[in-house]
Amino acid sequence: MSSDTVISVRGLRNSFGDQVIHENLDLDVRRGEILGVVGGSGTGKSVLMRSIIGLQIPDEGEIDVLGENMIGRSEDEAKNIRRRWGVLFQNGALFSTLTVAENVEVPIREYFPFIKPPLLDEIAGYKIAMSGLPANAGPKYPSELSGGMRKRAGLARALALDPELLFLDEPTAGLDPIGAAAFDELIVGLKHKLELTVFLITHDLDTLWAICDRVAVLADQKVIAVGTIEELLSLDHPWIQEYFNGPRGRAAVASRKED
Ligand SMILES: Nc1ncnc2c1ncn2[C@@H]1O[C@H](COP(=O)(O)OP(=O)(O)OP(=O)(O)O)[C@@H](O)[C@H]1O
Repeated sequence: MSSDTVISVRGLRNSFGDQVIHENLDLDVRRGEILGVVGGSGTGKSVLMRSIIGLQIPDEGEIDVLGENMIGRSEDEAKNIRRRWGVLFQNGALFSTLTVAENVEVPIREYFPFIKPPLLDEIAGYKIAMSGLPANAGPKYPSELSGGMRKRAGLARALALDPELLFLDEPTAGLDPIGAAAFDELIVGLKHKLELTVFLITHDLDTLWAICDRVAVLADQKVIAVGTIEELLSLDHPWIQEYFNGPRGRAAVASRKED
């Protein structure tokens, strides 16, 4: 694995009963890039992310993240590797009985139990601000936030341990176009400031064009192509052509030209 590769997946196989999701799937994610992951519904984008972060044990394959082999590690070893990344799950996955600040503090308390208030609150406040939330969001409960604010709260928690790598599962799903564009900008800004590598599952064509350095396409149980959108457009695959050159794909291009 080259030092520029932060995630390397080789020969991945995942199945649930008779249903094979991935077969012989390979993927590399390069340091410092935002890699978009696209594919039809049910092609296994989330299962791929869950395999990489160790929440899904594959039938076969090798997965290296940040130079560490992820398969067959003890719980203690896995925990040490896990602290080097942050994850924003599709629904935000916030604890509903905790405030935003308390949610952000959960991973900090887990890994650094000696950090006590007021330093703990100060760190949480800093992460909340970084995620573009107003300071008064800290004491609020998730149910008191808009969808966009909940995503930002989830992002603040994902950033809690100063990750090197960020996993985002459909972060702009359910946001209006202005909210989605603002979230995209936030991700790019954080990527530059924090020198992050980002693994981003999305259906959002605007997001793909606006912020992704490369895009990986999942189909037929594997990654069928990886490249810039321009590179993908030159491929003669029906799903890729329909996705990027269909009406929605063309609308995304047209709206970029208006900007
Ligand atoms: N824990 C599980 N048990 C059984 N089947 C599962 C499980 N998790 C996922 N699947 C199945 O695996 C397939 C891939 O699911 P996954 O959520 O990864 O798709 P996806 O590409 O992320 O889809 P979407 O774009 O709709 O979110 C689906 O058919 C799903 O039903």
